[in-house]
Amino acid sequence: MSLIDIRDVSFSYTRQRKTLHDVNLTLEKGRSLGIVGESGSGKTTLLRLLLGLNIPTTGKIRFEGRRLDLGNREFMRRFRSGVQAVFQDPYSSLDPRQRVFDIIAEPLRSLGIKGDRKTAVLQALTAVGLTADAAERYPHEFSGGQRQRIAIARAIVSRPDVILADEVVSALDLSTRIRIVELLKELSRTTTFVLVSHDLSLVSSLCEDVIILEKGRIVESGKTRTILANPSHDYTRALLASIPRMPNRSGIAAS
Ligand SMILES: Nc1ncnc2c1ncn2[C@@H]1O[C@H](COP(=O)(O)OP(=O)(O)OP(=O)(O)O)[C@@H](O)[C@H]1O
Repeated sequence: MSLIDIRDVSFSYTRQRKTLHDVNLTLEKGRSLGIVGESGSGKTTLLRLLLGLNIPTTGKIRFEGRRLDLGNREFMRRFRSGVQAVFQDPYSSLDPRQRVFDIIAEPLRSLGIKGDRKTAVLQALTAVGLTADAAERYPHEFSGGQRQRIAIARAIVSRPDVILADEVVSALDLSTRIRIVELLKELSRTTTFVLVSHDLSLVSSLCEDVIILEKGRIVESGKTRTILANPSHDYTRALLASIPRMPNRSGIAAS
């Protein structure tokens, strides 16, 4: 069974204009999916639908075979424990008044997950490459890359099946960005990612599958390797041509 299934989904913010047109996609466990497209193509909107933050105007979204039903508490609890998110800006996504421990433990609290929270938080910190003493500090004491690690720790602490990641490295400098991509790659061995990005090179290093969005429509979809090797749509060719060259990874300082 697929983790998430989207059938014939359209979405409009206003009556005048459709933002997403007849989107179909399937997320399989263990096959991370990239959502690529230029600014304004509808990537974040699609992610918001996947998170249940917006409701499709038409069409259906299913999680583990069951229709996304915001009114069903038992289903939504399972959905929220199965799907977590990381956003672009590590400065605004962490509550400055909370200690890192409380930030990372928040999903455990809100989902009512019982057990040893301290151990779970420390394991999450270790998994993202931070030391235990980080738990007692506040977000302002950390760099942008470290803050993104904290946001990722919060997303993995409840051991979700899926992490939705929206432009998670685009606010970071290049060396930090490469470190975080390495971390995401490692985590993608055990967690399925939906990675929104305007950057095909990032998606190609992390995602088995990709969809290309143009003006709210999927214009190409399939295995990332196949699509990059043989793009069939002009828009994909243009995106590919615009990929910046990645620098050599050696000699990059830790973030
Ligand atoms: N709350 C909103 N109300 C009305 N229109 C919106 C709203 N949010 C987004 N839009 C419009 O929907 C379209 C898709 O926006 P969306 O943010 O999903 O694109 P995107 O591909 O994520 O862009 P970017 O890469 O710049 O973040 C855009 O035309 C945008 O102006």
